[in-house]
Amino acid sequence: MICFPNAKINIGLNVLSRRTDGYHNLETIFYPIKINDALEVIEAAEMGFETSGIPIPGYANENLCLRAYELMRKDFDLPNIRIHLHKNIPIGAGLGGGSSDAAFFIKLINDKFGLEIAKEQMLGYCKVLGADCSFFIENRPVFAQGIGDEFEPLDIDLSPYHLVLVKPDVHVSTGEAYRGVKYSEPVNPLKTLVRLPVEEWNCNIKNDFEPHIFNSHPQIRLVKANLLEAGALFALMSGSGSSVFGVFNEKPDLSMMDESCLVYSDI
Ligand SMILES: C[C@@](CO)(OP(=O)(O)O)[C@H](O)COP(=O)(O)OP(=O)(O)OC[C@H]1O[C@@H](n2ccc(N)nc2=O)[C@H](O)[C@@H]1O
Ligand SMILES: Nc1ncnc2c1ncn2[C@@H]1O[C@H](COP(=O)(O)OP(=O)(O)O)[C@@H](O)[C@H]1O
Repeated sequence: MICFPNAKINIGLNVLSRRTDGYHNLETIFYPIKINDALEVIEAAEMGFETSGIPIPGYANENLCLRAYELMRKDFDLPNIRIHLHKNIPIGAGLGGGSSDAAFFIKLINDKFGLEIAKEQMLGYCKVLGADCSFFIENRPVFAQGIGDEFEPLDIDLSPYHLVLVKPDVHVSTGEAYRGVKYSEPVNPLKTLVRLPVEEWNCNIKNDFEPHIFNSHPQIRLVKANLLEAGALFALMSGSGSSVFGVFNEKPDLSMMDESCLVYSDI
């Protein structure tokens, strides 16, 4: 059985406070986009995990899919499987690719073996695997709070626009992003600001990771400037970076982008 885990972008991200468990409370909007991995599972005599596409840093046995299977095997009598993950979602890009693979893997195992797991139990597995993993279970636009795992559905549709994503040749780890962040309560809640016309988002919707990540990685600041110069109504770094998305009225000319950047159109 095969599925196609997709990436997300964050339309705004306010880091509100640091918690005693080391995590941060935030408010953000998660929005699914059309950049996908491919994830296939077959029954096998022995456990196996192989990948293709973009190389994944770290040990294969720490991959979130395998960690998800270990969790599920504590609750269900599951056979050995062979997993193939074709990685296409850029890594360390603020696109939540690893979390998406894990959430889609849980849904895939549920379907493949007819486990009929309740949504709450799936969300329970996700919480162990990563703060933004839960989002990918329902995988629809949401306003998120807490550590990024408490959701309210949000009626927002960017499909009338051209959505472009640019990934410079920079890897930002989520830990690095949170370590340098300056947090504060925003004057206006994101939930209110997102109701403004897209043309007014630039002056109002921010990502609290941008200032210090732009200082350490000026190439990312340049990508955002290039998107705005190309006519973006709104441009913002996604999550912890390094990718930046732009919302355009028309398909833009992005020939000024440095050739080391990956450009994804109509996502
Ligand atoms: C920043 C965001 C924004 O959507 O995503 P990315 O842009 O990386 O995809 C998320 O908050 C990332 O979520 P996720 O990538 O699942 O984070 P985790 O693996 O749970 O945590 C990695 C590390 O980030 C920090 N962390 C994460 C979430 C949070 N609300 N507060 C934190 O301080 C912690 O130091 C933690 O050890
Ligand atoms: N299936 C997976 N895909 C990508 N990264 C994974 C996966 N499983 C574990 N990881 C680890 O998670 C880290 C963060 O990857 P990813 O979720 O793609 O980035 P981001 O936090 O920027 O959204 C990687 O550096 C890698 O070590």
